[in-house]
Amino acid sequence: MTDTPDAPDTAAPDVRPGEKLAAMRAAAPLVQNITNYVAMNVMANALLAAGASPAMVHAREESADFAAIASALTINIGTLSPEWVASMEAAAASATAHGKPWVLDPVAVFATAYRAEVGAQLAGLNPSLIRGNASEILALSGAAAGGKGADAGDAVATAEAGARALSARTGGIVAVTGPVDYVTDGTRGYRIANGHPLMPKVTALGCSLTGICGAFLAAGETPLEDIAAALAFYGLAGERAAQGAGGPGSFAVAFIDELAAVTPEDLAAGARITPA
Ligand SMILES: Nc1ncnc2c1ncn2[C@@H]1O[C@H](COP(=O)(O)OP(=O)(O)O)[C@@H](O)[C@H]1O
Ligand SMILES: Cc1ncsc1CCOP(=O)(O)O
Ligand SMILES: [Mg+2]
Repeated sequence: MTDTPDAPDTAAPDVRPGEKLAAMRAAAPLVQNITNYVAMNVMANALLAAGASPAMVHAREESADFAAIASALTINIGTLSPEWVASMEAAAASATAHGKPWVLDPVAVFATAYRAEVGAQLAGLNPSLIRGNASEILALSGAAAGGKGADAGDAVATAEAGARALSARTGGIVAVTGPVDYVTDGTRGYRIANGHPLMPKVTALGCSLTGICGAFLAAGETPLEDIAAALAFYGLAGERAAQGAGGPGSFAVAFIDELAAVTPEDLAAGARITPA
């Protein structure tokens, strides 16, 4: 036994989620987000509450320069336009050139030809992580998807093989979120059983999770385990926020509070991560 936040008798002892949360908070990483209009405020508050430092920076004139000074970059295609796509590509190239992790959130990539084209283009720029719901990961992997706009219509289990294939193709980690999350590096993987059904009832909580994943990658050294820890942390905050919430509105407020309140010790005790 040790007196560190992570007891060695968890189902996935290599992840050590409590230590990873502590490392993220100690680093308080600057995370640049090129995100959608819906998510901007929620995502920034989620990152601040969790202990990171968010900056929403999307102008073509500065996105690459900012990526060079940020500790991580996230790119979200939720409210696309051609000017933003140019900015996204420049920022992704800059992050890669400067050795900074970057995360792609392919919101509703299955919905239109434009989204499919931009999603594939960005996925081809070697994202460190792609984080999406099951329908988004299915579509990006080349399979048929049954989502409805930003909402998933497929089970996480149906997207696991596609996630592994996508990971092999991009060289990065792929995370599929839903009732039980799945994350893979193409070979190894974890399932994370934390979370609450109220989470998909509040807009932009998936987008905000993408930002949290960027923060954990910035502070971490083992990307697959960093993301397993980030997913468990986020889901545990959701479970705790749901206790006493009257519905999606009060849940949303309590969720931000819980992102700040969950301690490394809480996460070590409450993470439900198993190798997959
Ligand atoms: N039915 C559910 N039960 C528990 N947690 C869920 C459920 N659906 C989504 N989540 C959680 O909500 C968060 C956002 O995931 P998701 O809803 O899949 O993203 P998106 O909003 O991009 O579709 C994740 O932490 C995920 O684990
Ligand atoms: C509703 C909506 N429409 C375009 S982007 C967006 C937000 C999607 O957020 P999330 O994927 O986190 O549910
Ligand atoms: Mg989403």
